[in-house]
Amino acid sequence: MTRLRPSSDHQRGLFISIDGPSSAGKSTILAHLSQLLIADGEQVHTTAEPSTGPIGTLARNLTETVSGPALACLYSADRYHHLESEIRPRLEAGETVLCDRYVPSGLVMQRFDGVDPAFLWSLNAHADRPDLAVVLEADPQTIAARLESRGAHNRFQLAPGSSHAESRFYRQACARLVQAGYDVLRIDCTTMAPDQLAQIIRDRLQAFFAVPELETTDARTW
Ligand SMILES: Nc1ncnc2c1ncn2[C@@H]1O[C@H](COP(=O)(O)OP(=O)(O)O)[C@@H](O)[C@H]1O
Ligand SMILES: Cc1cn([C@H]2C[C@H](O)[C@@H](COP(=O)(O)OP(=O)(O)O)O2)c(=O)[nH]c1=O
Repeated sequence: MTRLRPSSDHQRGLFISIDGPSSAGKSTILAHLSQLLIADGEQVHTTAEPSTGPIGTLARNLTETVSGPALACLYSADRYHHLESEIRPRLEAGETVLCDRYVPSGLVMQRFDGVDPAFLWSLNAHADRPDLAVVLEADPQTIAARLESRGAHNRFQLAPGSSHAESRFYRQACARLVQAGYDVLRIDCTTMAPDQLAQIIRDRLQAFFAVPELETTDARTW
Protein backbone atom coordinates (compact mmCIF):
# COMPACT_ATOMS: atom_id res chain seq x y z
CA MET A 1 0.00 0.00 0.00
CA THR A 2 1.31 3.48 -0.87
CA ARG A 3 0.31 7.02 0.10
CA LEU A 4 0.80 10.22 -1.88
CA ARG A 5 3.27 12.43 -0.03
CA PRO A 6 5.68 15.22 -1.12
CA SER A 7 8.53 12.99 0.14
CA SER A 8 8.99 9.98 2.38
CA ASP A 9 9.74 12.10 5.47
CA HIS A 10 6.56 14.16 5.13
CA GLN A 11 3.19 13.53 6.71
CA ARG A 12 1.69 16.42 4.78
CA GLY A 13 -0.69 15.60 1.95
CA LEU A 14 -0.23 16.63 -1.67
CA PHE A 15 -1.47 19.93 -3.04
CA ILE A 16 -2.62 19.78 -6.65
CA SER A 17 -4.09 22.70 -8.59
CA ILE A 18 -5.90 22.52 -11.89
CA ASP A 19 -6.30 25.48 -14.21
CA GLY A 20 -7.02 26.12 -17.85
CA PRO A 21 -9.38 28.04 -20.09
CA SER A 22 -13.01 28.44 -19.02
CA SER A 23 -14.97 25.31 -19.96
CA ALA A 24 -11.84 23.32 -20.84
CA GLY A 25 -13.02 20.69 -18.34
CA LYS A 26 -11.35 21.50 -15.00
CA SER A 27 -14.31 20.66 -12.74
CA THR A 28 -15.19 17.52 -14.67
CA ILE A 29 -11.62 16.16 -14.60
CA LEU A 30 -11.22 17.09 -10.95
CA ALA A 31 -14.31 15.05 -10.04
CA HIS A 32 -12.88 12.01 -11.88
CA LEU A 33 -9.45 12.48 -10.30
CA SER A 34 -10.97 12.73 -6.85
CA GLN A 35 -12.80 9.41 -7.36
CA LEU A 36 -9.61 7.71 -8.56
CA LEU A 37 -7.58 8.94 -5.59
CA ILE A 38 -10.28 7.98 -3.11
CA ALA A 39 -10.29 4.49 -4.64
CA ASP A 40 -6.51 4.44 -4.07
CA GLY A 41 -7.14 5.06 -0.37
CA GLU A 42 -6.34 8.79 -0.24
CA GLN A 43 -8.30 11.23 1.87
CA VAL A 44 -9.22 13.88 -0.67
CA HIS A 45 -10.40 17.43 -0.12
CA THR A 46 -11.65 19.28 -3.20
CA THR A 47 -11.87 23.03 -3.21
CA ALA A 48 -11.95 25.92 -5.69
CA GLU A 49 -11.07 29.56 -6.23
CA PRO A 50 -12.61 31.98 -5.81
CA SER A 51 -13.23 30.29 -2.47
CA THR A 52 -16.58 30.20 -0.69
CA GLY A 53 -15.05 32.31 2.11
CA PRO A 54 -15.78 36.01 2.66
CA ILE A 55 -13.12 37.39 0.29
CA GLY A 56 -13.87 34.83 -2.44
CA THR A 57 -17.56 35.63 -2.24
CA LEU A 58 -16.76 39.33 -2.49
CA ALA A 59 -14.47 38.79 -5.50
CA ARG A 60 -17.12 36.73 -7.30
CA ASN A 61 -19.86 39.26 -6.52
CA LEU A 62 -17.75 42.21 -7.66
CA THR A 63 -16.39 40.68 -10.87
CA GLU A 64 -18.94 42.45 -13.06
CA THR A 65 -18.48 45.89 -11.48
CA VAL A 66 -14.84 46.06 -10.31
CA SER A 67 -11.93 45.56 -12.68
CA GLY A 68 -8.19 45.86 -13.15
CA PRO A 69 -5.69 45.88 -10.26
CA ALA A 70 -8.43 46.23 -7.62
CA LEU A 71 -10.08 42.97 -8.73
CA ALA A 72 -6.67 41.29 -9.05
CA CYS A 73 -5.95 42.23 -5.42
CA LEU A 74 -9.27 40.76 -4.31
CA TYR A 75 -8.62 37.42 -6.02
CA SER A 76 -5.10 37.20 -4.63
CA ALA A 77 -6.29 38.23 -1.14
CA ASP A 78 -8.82 35.40 -1.35
CA ARG A 79 -6.00 33.03 -2.34
CA TYR A 80 -3.87 33.87 0.74
CA HIS A 81 -6.88 33.59 3.03
CA HIS A 82 -7.94 30.32 1.38
CA LEU A 83 -4.42 28.94 1.96
CA GLU A 84 -4.43 29.91 5.60
CA SER A 85 -7.99 28.97 6.50
CA GLU A 86 -8.52 25.83 4.46
CA ILE A 87 -5.72 24.49 2.25
CA ARG A 88 -2.81 24.34 4.69
CA PRO A 89 -4.82 22.85 7.59
CA ARG A 90 -6.11 20.09 5.28
CA LEU A 91 -2.61 19.37 3.95
CA GLU A 92 -1.19 19.26 7.47
CA ALA A 93 -3.92 16.74 8.38
CA GLY A 94 -2.50 14.51 5.63
CA GLU A 95 -5.27 15.09 3.10
CA THR A 96 -4.72 15.43 -0.64
CA VAL A 97 -6.05 18.85 -1.68
CA LEU A 98 -7.37 19.34 -5.21
CA CYS A 99 -7.96 22.99 -6.08
CA ASP A 100 -10.04 24.06 -9.10
CA ARG A 101 -8.24 27.26 -10.22
CA TYR A 102 -5.28 28.74 -8.35
CA VAL A 103 -2.32 31.03 -9.10
CA PRO A 104 -2.31 30.29 -12.86
CA SER A 105 -5.89 31.65 -13.12
CA GLY A 106 -4.75 34.73 -11.21
CA LEU A 107 -1.99 35.29 -13.78
CA VAL A 108 -4.42 34.82 -16.68
CA MET A 109 -7.93 36.13 -15.96
CA GLN A 110 -6.97 39.63 -14.83
CA ARG A 111 -5.11 40.12 -18.10
CA PHE A 112 -8.54 40.49 -19.69
CA ASP A 113 -8.62 43.83 -17.82
CA GLY A 114 -5.16 44.74 -19.13
CA VAL A 115 -3.39 44.30 -15.78
CA ASP A 116 0.40 44.21 -16.09
CA PRO A 117 1.64 40.57 -15.90
CA ALA A 118 4.55 41.64 -13.66
CA PHE A 119 2.06 43.15 -11.19
CA LEU A 120 0.01 39.95 -11.28
CA TRP A 121 3.11 37.90 -10.57
CA SER A 122 4.08 40.13 -7.65
CA LEU A 123 0.60 39.65 -6.14
CA ASN A 124 0.86 35.87 -6.45
CA ALA A 125 4.55 35.21 -5.88
CA HIS A 126 4.15 34.41 -2.18
CA ALA A 127 1.34 31.89 -2.56
CA ASP A 128 2.35 28.31 -1.67
CA ARG A 129 3.63 26.37 -4.66
CA PRO A 130 1.44 23.35 -5.33
CA ASP A 131 3.20 19.98 -5.58
CA LEU A 132 1.77 19.76 -9.07
CA ALA A 133 0.08 22.49 -11.13
CA VAL A 134 -2.02 20.89 -13.85
CA VAL A 135 -2.82 23.23 -16.74
CA LEU A 136 -5.32 22.11 -19.36
CA GLU A 137 -4.74 23.07 -22.95
CA ALA A 138 -6.95 22.55 -25.97
CA ASP A 139 -7.71 23.80 -29.41
CA PRO A 140 -9.36 27.20 -28.71
CA GLN A 141 -12.24 26.48 -31.14
CA THR A 142 -13.10 23.33 -29.18
CA ILE A 143 -13.05 25.21 -25.89
CA ALA A 144 -15.16 28.00 -27.37
CA ALA A 145 -17.76 25.40 -28.45
CA ARG A 146 -17.79 23.85 -24.93
CA LEU A 147 -18.16 27.32 -23.42
CA GLU A 148 -21.00 28.18 -25.74
CA SER A 149 -22.91 25.01 -24.93
CA ARG A 150 -22.31 25.34 -21.17
CA GLY A 151 -22.92 29.11 -21.10
CA ALA A 152 -20.70 31.96 -19.88
CA HIS A 153 -20.53 32.63 -16.12
CA ASN A 154 -19.20 36.21 -16.28
CA ARG A 155 -17.91 39.07 -18.44
CA PHE A 156 -14.49 37.45 -19.05
CA GLN A 157 -16.14 34.49 -20.73
CA LEU A 158 -18.45 36.71 -22.82
CA ALA A 159 -15.57 38.66 -24.39
CA PRO A 160 -15.32 37.85 -28.12
CA GLY A 161 -12.42 35.46 -28.80
CA SER A 162 -12.00 34.85 -25.07
CA SER A 163 -10.98 31.19 -25.49
CA HIS A 164 -8.19 32.15 -27.88
CA ALA A 165 -6.95 34.92 -25.57
CA GLU A 166 -7.12 32.66 -22.52
CA SER A 167 -5.09 29.97 -24.29
CA ARG A 168 -2.41 32.51 -25.16
CA PHE A 169 -2.34 33.95 -21.63
CA TYR A 170 -2.02 30.44 -20.18
CA ARG A 171 0.99 29.67 -22.38
CA GLN A 172 2.68 32.83 -21.11
CA ALA A 173 1.69 32.10 -17.50
CA CYS A 174 3.10 28.55 -17.73
CA ALA A 175 6.47 29.90 -18.84
CA ARG A 176 6.51 32.25 -15.82
CA LEU A 177 5.49 29.50 -13.43
CA VAL A 178 8.16 27.09 -14.67
CA GLN A 179 10.73 29.87 -14.30
CA ALA A 180 9.58 30.28 -10.67
CA GLY A 181 10.08 26.57 -10.01
CA TYR A 182 6.51 25.33 -10.36
CA ASP A 183 6.10 21.72 -11.45
CA VAL A 184 3.63 22.23 -14.31
CA LEU A 185 1.84 19.36 -16.06
CA ARG A 186 0.28 20.63 -19.29
CA ILE A 187 -2.24 18.28 -20.81
CA ASP A 188 -4.20 18.59 -24.00
CA CYS A 189 -7.89 17.98 -23.41
CA THR A 190 -9.13 18.58 -26.98
CA THR A 191 -10.02 14.99 -27.80
CA MET A 192 -9.46 12.78 -24.75
CA ALA A 193 -12.30 11.93 -22.41
CA PRO A 194 -12.26 13.40 -18.88
CA ASP A 195 -11.78 10.01 -17.18
CA GLN A 196 -8.70 9.30 -19.35
CA LEU A 197 -7.27 12.73 -18.55
CA ALA A 198 -7.81 12.12 -14.83
CA GLN A 199 -6.00 8.80 -15.20
CA ILE A 200 -2.98 10.58 -16.74
CA ILE A 201 -2.80 12.95 -13.78
CA ARG A 202 -3.24 10.10 -11.29
CA ASP A 203 -0.43 8.11 -12.98
CA ARG A 204 1.86 11.12 -12.80
CA LEU A 205 1.10 11.55 -9.09
CA GLN A 206 1.77 7.87 -8.46
CA ALA A 207 5.03 7.99 -10.40
CA PHE A 208 6.38 11.03 -8.54
CA PHE A 209 4.83 10.97 -5.08
CA ALA A 210 3.89 7.43 -4.03
CA VAL A 211 5.58 6.54 -0.75
CA PRO A 212 5.22 3.10 0.90
CA GLU A 213 2.82 3.48 3.82
CA LEU A 214 5.35 1.86 6.16
CA GLU A 215 7.80 4.74 5.53
CA THR A 216 5.19 7.38 6.34
CA THR A 217 4.38 5.51 9.59
CA ASP A 218 8.10 5.29 10.48
CA ALA A 219 8.50 9.04 9.91
CA ARG A 220 5.72 9.70 12.45
CA THR A 221 7.82 8.24 15.31
CA TRP A 222 10.30 11.10 14.90
N1 LIG B 1 -12.50 16.10 -22.12
C1 LIG B 1 -13.71 16.59 -22.45
N2 LIG B 1 -14.21 16.32 -23.67
C2 LIG B 1 -15.42 16.82 -24.03
N3 LIG B 1 -16.21 17.60 -23.24
C3 LIG B 1 -15.75 17.89 -22.02
C4 LIG B 1 -14.49 17.41 -21.55
N4 LIG B 1 -14.30 17.87 -20.30
C5 LIG B 1 -15.37 18.60 -20.00
N5 LIG B 1 -16.27 18.62 -21.01
C6 LIG B 1 -17.55 19.34 -21.05
O1 LIG B 1 -17.24 20.73 -21.19
C7 LIG B 1 -18.10 21.51 -20.37
C8 LIG B 1 -17.29 22.34 -19.40
O2 LIG B 1 -16.69 21.48 -18.45
P1 LIG B 1 -16.29 22.00 -17.01
O3 LIG B 1 -15.67 20.85 -16.29
O4 LIG B 1 -17.44 22.69 -16.34
O5 LIG B 1 -15.18 23.09 -17.37
P2 LIG B 1 -14.40 24.14 -16.47
O6 LIG B 1 -14.50 23.67 -15.05
O7 LIG B 1 -13.02 24.12 -17.01
O8 LIG B 1 -15.05 25.47 -16.68
C9 LIG B 1 -19.07 20.54 -19.70
O9 LIG B 1 -20.25 20.49 -20.47
C10 LIG B 1 -18.32 19.22 -19.75
O10 LIG B 1 -19.21 18.11 -19.78
C1 LIG C 1 -9.18 32.16 -9.28
C2 LIG C 1 -9.62 33.27 -10.17
C3 LIG C 1 -10.83 33.19 -10.83
N1 LIG C 1 -11.21 34.21 -11.63
C4 LIG C 1 -12.50 34.11 -12.34
C5 LIG C 1 -12.41 33.16 -13.51
C6 LIG C 1 -13.80 32.62 -13.65
O1 LIG C 1 -14.43 33.37 -14.65
C7 LIG C 1 -14.43 32.89 -12.31
C8 LIG C 1 -14.80 31.61 -11.62
O2 LIG C 1 -15.96 31.24 -12.16
P1 LIG C 1 -16.51 29.79 -12.14
O3 LIG C 1 -17.87 29.87 -12.71
O4 LIG C 1 -16.35 29.18 -10.79
O5 LIG C 1 -15.44 29.07 -13.06
P2 LIG C 1 -15.53 28.31 -14.41
O6 LIG C 1 -16.02 29.24 -15.43
O7 LIG C 1 -14.11 27.92 -14.60
O8 LIG C 1 -16.43 27.12 -14.21
O9 LIG C 1 -13.49 33.58 -11.50
C9 LIG C 1 -10.45 35.33 -11.80
O10 LIG C 1 -10.83 36.25 -12.54
N2 LIG C 1 -9.25 35.41 -11.15
C10 LIG C 1 -8.81 34.43 -10.35
O11 LIG C 1 -7.69 34.54 -9.76
